[in-house]
Order: sequence, then C-alpha cells, then structure tokens
Amino acid sequence: MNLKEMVGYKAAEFVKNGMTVGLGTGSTAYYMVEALGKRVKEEGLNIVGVTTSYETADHARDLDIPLKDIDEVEKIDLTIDGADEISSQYNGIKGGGAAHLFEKIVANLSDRNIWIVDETKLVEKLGAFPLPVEVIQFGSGQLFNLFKEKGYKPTWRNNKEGERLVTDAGNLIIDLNLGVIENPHELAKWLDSLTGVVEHGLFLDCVNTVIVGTSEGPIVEEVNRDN
Ligand SMILES: O=C[C@H](O)[C@H](O)[C@H](O)COP(=O)(O)O
Repeated sequence: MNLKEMVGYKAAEFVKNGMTVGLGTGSTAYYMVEALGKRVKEEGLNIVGVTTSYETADHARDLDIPLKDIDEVEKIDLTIDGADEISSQYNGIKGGGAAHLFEKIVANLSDRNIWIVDETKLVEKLGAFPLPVEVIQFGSGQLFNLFKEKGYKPTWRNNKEGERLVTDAGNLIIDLNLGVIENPHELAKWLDSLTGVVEHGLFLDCVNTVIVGTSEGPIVEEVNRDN
C-alpha cells in the first residue's frame, strides 16, 4: 500500500452513516473515494457525497456513491481532501490539480475538514509549491503582468496538450512561484482584493485534522487553534 492509499483508506474510517461528505480531488483523495465506494458496496454505508470537481464526480458515480449538488445540501458534515503543502501552522496550499475553487466552496460549508497527505508535503513555511491563482479569462494578461511586476514569477498553467488549462468553472490558472510565503494572511487578503481573481490556493485556518502517511503508518494530527 502506498502512502496516498494508506491515508485515503484511513480517512474513510472517519465517515459515518448518514453523513453528507465532501469528496476532494487529486491523486490522494482518489483513494479515499475508492475506500468509500467499497464501504458503500460492502457495508451498505449510507452517505451523500458532494464533489469538488467533475473528475471526482465521475469517479464517485462509477462507484455508485450517491451524490448531491452543492446547492441541494444544507451543510456538509465532513470533507476529506488532499493538499499540496501544509505548514507548521496547519495552513495549506491547494490547487495543484486546479480544483481549489470548488474545493474551497465545499470546505467553507463543512463542519470538519480532514486533509490527507504523505509526509513529503509537510513544510515549515508555505511557498515552495507554486501558488495557484484562478482568474477569469478577460484581463488575465493584465493580472499576469501585475504578478510579474511584484516579483511573483507567474507562469500560466497548461494542460497535457500544452494549451492553457481551463478549470471546471471555465477560468485560467496563474501559478505564483514565491519560494517562501512569509505572511500568508497578508498575501491572501491582497489576492482577494484583486478584480478578476476568482480564488487562490491559500487555505488558511481551515483544516481540523491532518492525516499524514509515513513509512511507520498513518499519523492523525488534530489541529488545536487555541494554542
Ligand atoms: O486541485 C487539486 C487539489 O487541491 C488537490 O487536493 C491537491 O493538489 C493535492 O493533490 P494530490 O493528492 O494529487 O497531490
């Protein structure tokens, strides 16, 4: 069992009968969806999934996990998702798979958020992983230039065919190559203020539980924000 599979299956144990569950996106969340599909099939686990991408929706449908649209649910009990980086303050960068807009909408509606990662994604400070910024197409070149002037070393996100990637919401992604983000809250505030930016991949003060895959087995870390 690889580390992604290990944490995906571990996280699925947190799902109980009757829950509405946010289903994350990516190669780690993939295994959590697999594990839930198995529990639905073998144990008759009764859940409703809310997906964070068309890719995850297709996967969940293939496994006969009942789904609802985000606008059909009042709230989400638990969301399980991957992350690209998690800092020592338990803030994260997400969006390596271009799904962070839907993921943040789902996360914000959730009573509890669990992130599943392998140990290589734990960092002291965020920023080595390029920060995804989803922007509307109109005027996106102007935003790109602004990021360049700021020294944020922007790059366009391309798809496998080498063309600009278009997100599930029909937008583009500019990745910011920042190195180290000293003040993620300040950066998030600035990005939030820019017209044309739909959402960025900084997920701050959001996660409640982190499950880390290590060669010794999965480690469950509960996040206490009072410390
Ligand atoms: O946009 C994608 C999501 O934020 C993913 O959860 C994140 O990129 C981690 O993906 P993976 O588990 O494939 O490394």
